[in-house]
Amino acid sequence: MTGLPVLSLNPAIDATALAARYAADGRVQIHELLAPAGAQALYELLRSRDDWVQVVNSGEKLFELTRAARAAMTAEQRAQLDTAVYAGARSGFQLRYETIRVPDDATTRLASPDPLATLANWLSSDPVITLLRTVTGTTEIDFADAQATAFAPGDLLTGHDDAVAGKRRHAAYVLGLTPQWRAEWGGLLLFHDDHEVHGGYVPEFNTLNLFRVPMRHSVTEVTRAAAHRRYSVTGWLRSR
Ligand SMILES: O=C(O)CCC(=O)C(=O)O
Ligand SMILES: [Fe+2]
Repeated sequence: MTGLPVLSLNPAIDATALAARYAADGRVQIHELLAPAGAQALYELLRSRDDWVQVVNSGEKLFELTRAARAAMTAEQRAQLDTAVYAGARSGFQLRYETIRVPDDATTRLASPDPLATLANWLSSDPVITLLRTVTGTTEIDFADAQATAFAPGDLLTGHDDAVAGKRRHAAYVLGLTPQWRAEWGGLLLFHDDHEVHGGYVPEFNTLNLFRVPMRHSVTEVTRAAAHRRYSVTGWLRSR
């Protein structure tokens, strides 16, 4: 598995200013989180992985499709899946994207050779965890859970607020790892209710989006104009 260079936090980040913004809005962006070599290596890692699993729900049920399973699908089966996804997105909760999961358990994660586990450990230790506690004003944060995600054309995640009983999530984060993106390609992280869009973020390379749980948001469908997939590492800042 490709290794990562030593990950380091950008020393120029102004935690006080970010904390003021988060306190006011419940969300903030931290630009250039990592020293550039680390961010670039993470992007190359995500591009090179072949263990992506597509997750897609049908109502309350979650299904997982490996790359091999999708390659074996007929055109008709693909069309049926698309129809089901768009029917689900019409009025209910719907998701479809690819993921590579990282274990939550600290011991398992420390022993893992997966560079994504290394990133999750880095986010969960100093100096990063202290920065995230300061920005969110939440001293109870113990660790960051993590998964890599990739949204291809047709992938989406409809409105939800991330609150799950027992998970002890204080804030959500999304570390953007797509080098270049246009708002017109979709894949926008929007904060909204049924009437108004309060704001949103265009995917940006090496930018960490941080927002309070619960807060309603969605990821708009990635269009066919997207030149590549929308890569991120995402998760929640949690108490044990
Ligand atoms: O990828 C994003 O921008 C947000 C992901 C998200 O909302 C989630 O995984 O719950
Ligand atoms: Fe979410």
